[in-house]
Amino acid sequence: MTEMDPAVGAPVAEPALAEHHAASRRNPDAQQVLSVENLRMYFPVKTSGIIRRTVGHVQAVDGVSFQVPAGGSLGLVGESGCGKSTTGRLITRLLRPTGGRIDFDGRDIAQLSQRELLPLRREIQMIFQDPATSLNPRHTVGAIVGAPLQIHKVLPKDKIIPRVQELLEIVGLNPEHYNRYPHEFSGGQRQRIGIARALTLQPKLLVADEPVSALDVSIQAQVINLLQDVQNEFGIGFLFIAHDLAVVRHFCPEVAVMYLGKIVEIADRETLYLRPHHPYTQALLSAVPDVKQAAIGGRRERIRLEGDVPSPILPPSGCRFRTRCAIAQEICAKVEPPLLQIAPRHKVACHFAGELGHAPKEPVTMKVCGVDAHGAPVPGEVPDVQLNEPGFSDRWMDLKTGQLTGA
Ligand SMILES: Nc1ncnc2c1ncn2[C@@H]1O[C@H](COP(=O)(O)OP(=O)(O)OP(=O)(O)O)[C@@H](O)[C@H]1O
Repeated sequence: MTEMDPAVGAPVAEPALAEHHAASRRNPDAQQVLSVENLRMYFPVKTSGIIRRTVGHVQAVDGVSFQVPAGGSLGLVGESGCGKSTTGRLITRLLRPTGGRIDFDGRDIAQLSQRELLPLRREIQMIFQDPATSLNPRHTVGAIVGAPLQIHKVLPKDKIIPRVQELLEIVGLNPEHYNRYPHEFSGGQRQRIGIARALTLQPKLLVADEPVSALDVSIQAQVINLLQDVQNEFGIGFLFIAHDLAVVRHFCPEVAVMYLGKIVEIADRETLYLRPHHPYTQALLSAVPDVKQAAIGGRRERIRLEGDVPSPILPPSGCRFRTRCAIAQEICAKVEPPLLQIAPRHKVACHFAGELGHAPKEPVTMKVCGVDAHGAPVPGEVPDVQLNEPGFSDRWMDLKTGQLTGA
């Protein structure tokens, strides 16, 4: 019989993950450890030669807003090149953003200098995709995991190795192996070393950038289970970046979908996986294997996206997804759809937001954008509703009635 995942409300697609660990749930009382508002990163494009003139910008991240609860997790998914890693690097401040706010633990860290960031480096850590390249091959595991303790002078020298051994044990490695080198471990074990290193300074927030993409499917489940244990044990907030919706499903009670530098849909897991309202999310989901569909003899029909992701140097006008969208109309080229809240924990940026096969005939955004069905401006009152802001409001737009409603 197909196993049901109660938190997802649908059969699980990753049985190995559900074996010992229930899907993570949202704690409605949690404060936000991270609140990101209108985050932007434009990389300059320069001419070659001696005088390197800026001739354009790669709009890698363009007005992204979301929140991560303390001790909870948000998934960030999208195709390659949509700006997920850049978002992660901005939050960990490996990059300085072009604009926007990054409120970490109640303080905006977006423009802090390297010096000002030093104490914060302890609290925000990153796990990278490829453990083979993110660990220095010439350093022992003890040196790698213990380095942050030394740099931040957290412990006296003689206490470092015992602490490293403790960390190795937490991540399921033999504590006696602290003298070994990364190449002596398997891929999954190396990712465990990366996790131990990220845990060394007891961070409040971990940005996990495709932490299991380079691993075997069976090992992926083990590493995700370990991350879940670590989260429960230490109350760490996670921004979990992945290109695959199946990977974040178990770990993240809420998921944001990115396309070409923008969030196009963000929702709680049940809504996003069962009733996605953005054509891009619907297309991504159609590629996720679904146990129930397979069991009843069919699979969700695969939606093929036409063409390639456009260049982030010259993104399409209006809605960035419109060049690949099957339901795009005139308004989509003229007016950028705002990220509009349509349910207690559901936002979508689409003029024709609706369940698959039930897109509305008229744009749902006319009132909030102050335009007619063709995207031409209409003078009148624009409703006072949150657009593109982090988190969720207790007022949203009911798509059935077109009216503002609330909890
Ligand atoms: N340092 C940089 N200079 C210029 N452009 C960059 C730089 N870093 C990233 N980009 C561009 O920004 C866009 C977003 O890249 P990013 O790596 O954030 O995407 P991604 O969704 O994480 O993709 P992937 O999964 O392949 O890493 C891409 O078009 C990329 O080429």
